[in-house]
Amino acid sequence: MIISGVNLSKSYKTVKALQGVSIDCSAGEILGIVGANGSGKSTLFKILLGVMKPDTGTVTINSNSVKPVGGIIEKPALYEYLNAYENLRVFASIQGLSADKAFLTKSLINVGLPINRKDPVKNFSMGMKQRLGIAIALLNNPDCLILDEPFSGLDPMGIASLKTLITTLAEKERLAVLMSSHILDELNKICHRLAVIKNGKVIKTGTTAEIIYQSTKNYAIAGTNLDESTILKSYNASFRDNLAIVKISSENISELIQKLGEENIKITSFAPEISMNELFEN
Ligand SMILES: Nc1ncnc2c1ncn2[C@@H]1O[C@H](COP(=O)(O)OP(=O)(O)OP(=O)(O)O)[C@@H](O)[C@H]1O
Repeated sequence: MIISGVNLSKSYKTVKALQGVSIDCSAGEILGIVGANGSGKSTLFKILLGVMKPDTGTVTINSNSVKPVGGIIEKPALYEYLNAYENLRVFASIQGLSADKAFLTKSLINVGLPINRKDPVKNFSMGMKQRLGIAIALLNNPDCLILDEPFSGLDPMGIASLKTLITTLAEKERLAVLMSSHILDELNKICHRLAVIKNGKVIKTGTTAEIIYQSTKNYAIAGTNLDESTILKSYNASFRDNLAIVKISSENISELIQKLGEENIKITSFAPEISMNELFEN
């Protein structure tokens, strides 16, 4: 285990932002924290990063690094009028790191930033700013990386390429990664485990597959001639945007796919439709 928080609570005057939250993350693992706005994600991350003290509870970090945890809370704090290289150099100096040009250039390359951009970061896209924020967070080789809503403001391509970077950091660098979003879909492909947080409490934890299973009632099927299927009619399927929507328990999925095959229906995808009500239901 790289990082664990046990029984963390925090109030801002009358607002109970966190109430007895326990969480942990291992090397190479990506833990997703999913919660609505105001559920306590940023407060939890500030405490894990050590920039805020909890009212109760403890954080334990197993790391010999001079900076055990690096991260971005809310959005990357950058010097907008400096370029990427200069930002990295300033933050390295703030963090007491004597970093030469080769090191800083490599840090930019590692997060997929172009090294020939000399213009201020105020011109950068949100995705590029996130990458630079990650490069800064990774200075001094932390063992844990915390990313608060890293996909907010990114387009689908930006989300996909940032996901690849985060996965690589967990797999290759063996970082313990904690990341948050209020959109489960942004977390479900890359997180090994999920914790669902509501009103400052973790209401569900499990593997991503378990949480998705618990939060799914309907499946969306794409394929050929779906509206001609007798078996889909017997499941009371509804149709939307060329998809058939069926309510089915997961154990019956393979049987349905087999029967659709017998009807010569070619299925191109069979995907869970996650219900927000189910997800945030205690
Ligand atoms: N400095 C503060 N003073 C007073 N209340 C605060 C402060 N920071 C956060 N809160 C409140 O604490 C609760 C949790 O906020 P927090 O920012 O941790 O949630 P969040 O899940 O990160 O939300 P978001 O997704 O909107 O960023 C909210 O009710 C919020 O209004």
